[in-house]
Amino acid sequence: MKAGVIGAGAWGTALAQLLASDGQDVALWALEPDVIDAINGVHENPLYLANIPLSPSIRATGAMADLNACDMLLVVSPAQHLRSVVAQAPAGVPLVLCSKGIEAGSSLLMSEVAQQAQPTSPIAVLSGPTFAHEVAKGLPTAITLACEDKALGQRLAARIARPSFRPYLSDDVIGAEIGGAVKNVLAIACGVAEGAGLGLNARAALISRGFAEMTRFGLARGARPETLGGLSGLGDLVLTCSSTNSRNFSLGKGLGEGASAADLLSNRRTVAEGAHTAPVLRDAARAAGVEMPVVEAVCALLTDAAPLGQVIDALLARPLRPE
Ligand SMILES: NC(=O)C1=CN([C@@H]2O[C@H](COP(=O)(O)OP(=O)(O)OC[C@H]3O[C@@H](n4cnc5c(N)ncnc54)[C@H](O)[C@@H]3O)[C@@H](O)[C@H]2O)C=CC1
Ligand SMILES: O=C(CO)COP(=O)(O)O
Repeated sequence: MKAGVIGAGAWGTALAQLLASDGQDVALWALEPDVIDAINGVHENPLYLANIPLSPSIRATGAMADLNACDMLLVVSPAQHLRSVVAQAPAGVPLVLCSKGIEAGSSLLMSEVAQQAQPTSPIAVLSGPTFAHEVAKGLPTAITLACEDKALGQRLAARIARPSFRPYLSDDVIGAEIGGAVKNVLAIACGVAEGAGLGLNARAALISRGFAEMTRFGLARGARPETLGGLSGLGDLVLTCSSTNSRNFSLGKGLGEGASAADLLSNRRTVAEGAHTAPVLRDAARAAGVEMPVVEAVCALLTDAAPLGQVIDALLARPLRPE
């Protein structure tokens, strides 16, 4: 049976390349006709994953019906579009959700959105420290595959694993999703520290205190601590907070250098999920009575609500407290 991938951005294309690396056929649904033409014609995706030669066994399509014969569908659209693409997908096929975010308006995690959009489809989540370019090049990578149905999780892990791509199994779907969603917001904060020249001590403080925020929020939503401390939580937090290869970190770096959020966010083709997740996460945390001061600070910067110096001063002036 063929694997299907929904979404041909950087990550969807890299996952299609990973699945095709043993020669199997992969159907890749793409939104943009020029992406479909480039993948089928010259086996490249210059728009989203430049300079990576793609396997000829990847077949791009703009018709969801071409995924009808697939036994597994990896969903890799931006989080805010997941509901609409999943609603168009074939029903009853296991969905492996690879998007990282929380839906605006509903405050739902991706598994909750997918369940509403395709109630008969079994759901798993694939999330961890995985820059798309590195996976597409076959560099060693480990990732969490979370599925409440353990037998299905094992089947999916076997289907997705490759010699240098190791899924680790979990049944904590909510925990895996919260790690991926929250780390994007914290990566913006670390980018700000880089752009403003605050130093590496500040970055380490943001990662540690950010992880405390992720843990508080995750536990309030029923996540397990070991998931938050694993690949999909701490692992992805460390990766994304450490490199300008991250779109979220780069967005933060621009803010730290003094650019306005409105300018940085206008006209971008690639997605910086943290910018969409931040206000939804802040509101969900406030509603749950969970303190997330770093997330609050990122929200202030994203709306140009306060000057950078003032936001940093407010974080540093918080009352001293036990760790
Ligand atoms: N790039 C990476 O290294 C990784 C990305 N992810 C996650 O994967 C998800 C997708 O990100 P990327 O592949 O990086 O995207 P991207 O930023 O490379 O490309 C943007 C994507 O958005 C799609 N898009 C734009 N408008 C749309 C619409 N109206 N309906 C449906 N799709 C639309 C485009 O077709 C394209 O696939 C995100 O949630 C991201 O957090 C997860 C792990 C790694
Ligand atoms: O999720 C990612 C790596 O695991 C990619 O991060 P960015 O979306 O910030 O580029």
